[in-house]
Amino acid sequence: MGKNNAKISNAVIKRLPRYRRYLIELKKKGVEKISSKEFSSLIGYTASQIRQDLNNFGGFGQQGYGYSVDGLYKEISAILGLDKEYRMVIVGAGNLGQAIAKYTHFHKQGFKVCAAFDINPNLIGKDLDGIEILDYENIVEYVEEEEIDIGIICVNRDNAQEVADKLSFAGVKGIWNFAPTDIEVPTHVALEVVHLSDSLHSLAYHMNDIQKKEVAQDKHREEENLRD
Ligand SMILES: NC(=O)c1ccc[n+]([C@@H]2O[C@H](COP(=O)([O-])OP(=O)(O)OC[C@H]3O[C@@H](n4cnc5c(N)ncnc54)[C@H](O)[C@@H]3O)[C@@H](O)[C@H]2O)c1
Repeated sequence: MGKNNAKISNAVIKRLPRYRRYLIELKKKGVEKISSKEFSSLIGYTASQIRQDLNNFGGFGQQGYGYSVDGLYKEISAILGLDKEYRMVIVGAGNLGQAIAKYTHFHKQGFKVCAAFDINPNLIGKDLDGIEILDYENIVEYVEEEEIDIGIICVNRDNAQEVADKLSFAGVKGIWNFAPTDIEVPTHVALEVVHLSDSLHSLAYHMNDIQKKEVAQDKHREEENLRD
């Protein structure tokens, strides 16, 4: 595994979960092997892109055989670190924090939410489908004692850096930040940022782009009709 992980581009890392999702579907259908060409028609990347991506990690394919679906699934899972369980806390148990706490799918994927934390006394002590909301005052001790790996930041933007500092100090290895602000973390802590609105803005762009092209096509057709 991972012959050269340090040099793997973020673009490749971002494609791996997609490969893995398709491999899960193939496994469900009982498919045992797949060529890069077949994988390409399924997933939409070119066969050479797939070979290049997977070569980053040492290949896994066999000439004339293709890829073992189960083997590739296990390798990609291991590369992504999905072959173990992660313990997480949510900080900020408002709308978003509660939605994440109640979303059971993460646990099925090995990401267990152990507790949520908040400063609001009206929320502290409440139970979110088996996940307790605890007092933010006690977060450092909890993270240390419960060996928490990941902190999920769901507080308002002004408090996000302070929360990130505390989580890093307490010993988390990764921070998943939902607050709409840039935060800084020490080099030993991994940071992943989620902006749902970026995705929505991208959708708006593509919708308008399609519309503009349709208008241009209509205009072109009208001009041609006038010429005939
Ligand atoms: N990234 C995204 O795509 C996305 C989507 C939705 C919301 N958000 C962001 O997520 C955050 C939460 O949104 P929301 O709608 O759940 O807000 P909310 O006001 O419902 O919840 C925020 C919670 O954080 C708590 N809080 C504030 N400071 C805290 C601290 N220092 N420690 C512990 N708890 C603290 C508050 O008491 C509150 O319960 C906001 O920053 C929002 O902008 C991001």
